Amino acid sequence: VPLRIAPVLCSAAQLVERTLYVHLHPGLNLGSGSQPRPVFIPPGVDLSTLITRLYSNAADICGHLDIRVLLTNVRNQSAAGNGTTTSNCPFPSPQSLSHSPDVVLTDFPLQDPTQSHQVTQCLQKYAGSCYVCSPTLPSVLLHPQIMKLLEKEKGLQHPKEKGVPLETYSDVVVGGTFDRLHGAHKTLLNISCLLANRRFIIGVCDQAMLKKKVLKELIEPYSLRVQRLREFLQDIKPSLQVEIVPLNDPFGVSVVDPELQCIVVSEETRKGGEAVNKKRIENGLPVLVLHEIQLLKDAHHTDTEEEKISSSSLRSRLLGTLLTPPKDTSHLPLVPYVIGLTGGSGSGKSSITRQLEALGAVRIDCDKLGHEVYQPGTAAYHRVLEEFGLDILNEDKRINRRTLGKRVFGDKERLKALTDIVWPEIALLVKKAISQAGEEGKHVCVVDAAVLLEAGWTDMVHEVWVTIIPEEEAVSRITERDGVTADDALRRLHSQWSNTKQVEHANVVLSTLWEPEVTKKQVLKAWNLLQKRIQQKQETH
Ligand SMILES: CC(=O)SCCNC(=O)CCNC(=O)[C@H](O)C(C)(C)COP(=O)(O)OP(=O)(O)OC[C@H]1O[C@@H](n2cnc3c(N)ncnc32)[C@H](O)[C@@H]1OP(=O)(O)O
Repeated sequence: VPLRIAPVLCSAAQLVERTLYVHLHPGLNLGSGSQPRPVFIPPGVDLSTLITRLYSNAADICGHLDIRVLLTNVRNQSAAGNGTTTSNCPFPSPQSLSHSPDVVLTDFPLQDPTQSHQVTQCLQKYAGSCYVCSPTLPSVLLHPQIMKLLEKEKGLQHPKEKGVPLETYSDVVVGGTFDRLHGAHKTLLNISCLLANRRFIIGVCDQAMLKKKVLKELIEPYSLRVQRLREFLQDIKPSLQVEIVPLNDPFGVSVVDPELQCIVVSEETRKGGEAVNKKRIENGLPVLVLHEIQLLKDAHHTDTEEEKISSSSLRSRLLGTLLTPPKDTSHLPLVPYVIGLTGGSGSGKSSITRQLEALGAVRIDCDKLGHEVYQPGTAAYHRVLEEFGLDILNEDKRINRRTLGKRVFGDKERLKALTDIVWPEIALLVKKAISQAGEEGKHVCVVDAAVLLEAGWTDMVHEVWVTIIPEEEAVSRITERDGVTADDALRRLHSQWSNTKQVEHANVVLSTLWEPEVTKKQVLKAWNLLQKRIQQKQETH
């Protein structure tokens, strides 16, 4: 079977767009003339290896597919008698899957081509007896090249693990973030389901546990992660009692639940599992069996990413891509296409804008335009003086922005009083700059505006791009760059929307947290994808 996984996945991936359910039935014979029935298969060590290889191969070959290995027909013989189920048929009635199948595929090899009709008929019926699907479900025989592999397999020695039973447990626990459910998560979940006969508890990291995570703003909301887990587990082993609980410290229920027998860990989290057992002993509870699974390698990882398949690598790959489609901007002219670039103080907007400028965009610097509106003699100048008093003036009668900054940052009301005066003036200057760029035949403008979202300027732009860095990093950059204290920097940052809130409104997210080269790559990626979008938009227009 291991040899067959890659070609089967390859040929299946040519037909499947979204979800590929994998139902295992060793020795299924579709060509004997009699209708085969689903049978129970025992949870052996070889099955657990197979599942790991399947997800690992899938990550390399067809990473875009949502693979789910179904385990309804996998049952421990001893569990059969313990009252969980007494039927000898794994499917007393067809199981309903969260994505109803459109086609059933098999790697059953034809002995001769005339068998084809009978085999596909048999397969259709077989699928219908296991899962709820259309009575006219198309059935397809995969890849004839598998025959060659079968020949090769005949010459292979049986692996040592063949037939070795897997120790199973009534109650199993795992913990994790489970952000953007990927192959490594699914391996962990599938193997945990193989090991668990009755109850499966999953601790899912909640806010307190996410603080230190890379690009935590891009982590899916807790409710979505839980919903994805539930759907996956309901598909792969509906008989299990699944309990999903928030994890707000590294231990959660694992150190207090007396019924638990086993915790599933990876090489990386083994130490965490040992710490759980230490706590359990302290709490007078029996220790858990640590079942360690292999970490899947990420064949596509870059130099700056981890070798294992990881959610943080997946998150960093999202940077520069379109996360949410732009909203309707039919009130704006198509050219120039306007990007509103925003992000907290110190998050690197200027360096990103400079790179976009080098790629051909026109830069509209709102901080600079903002300073223009304070010029003596302007309407805004007089209104600001009326509002804040003459003691914000320098000797030369110019407004001292530093002094004004100290008055407004950290005081919501005063800041609002200021921005109510200056934002409309700055907005006029921005609009003027955009139309001037259009007249000059420029295609893309970048409006670099620190508080674009707070000002509600999204109607002025086609897309919102947000740049984020962790708060500690922002504070260190601001104090170094602007010579202000850490408290002043924090006050300024807290006058702006949080990264998370900004990301919620972003079409594209960028981060300048790493080396300049990494940012450069991100910006180039974002720019190239943007060009494609603009082209598509112009074509459909
Ligand atoms: C909608 C927009 O984004 S327009 C551009 C931002 N400008 C405004 O909102 C106008 C109100 N602000 C101001 O006039 C000035 O910032 C002042 C007078 C308060 C301070 O002036 P200066 O000391 O010269 O500081 P400067 O204008 O360079 O801004 C310093 C930081 O404050 C932040 N900042 C500016 N305005 C605001 C604001 N309204 N709310 C929160 N933070 C702000 C900026 O992010 C900037 O940091 P960054 O360059 O790392 O992004």
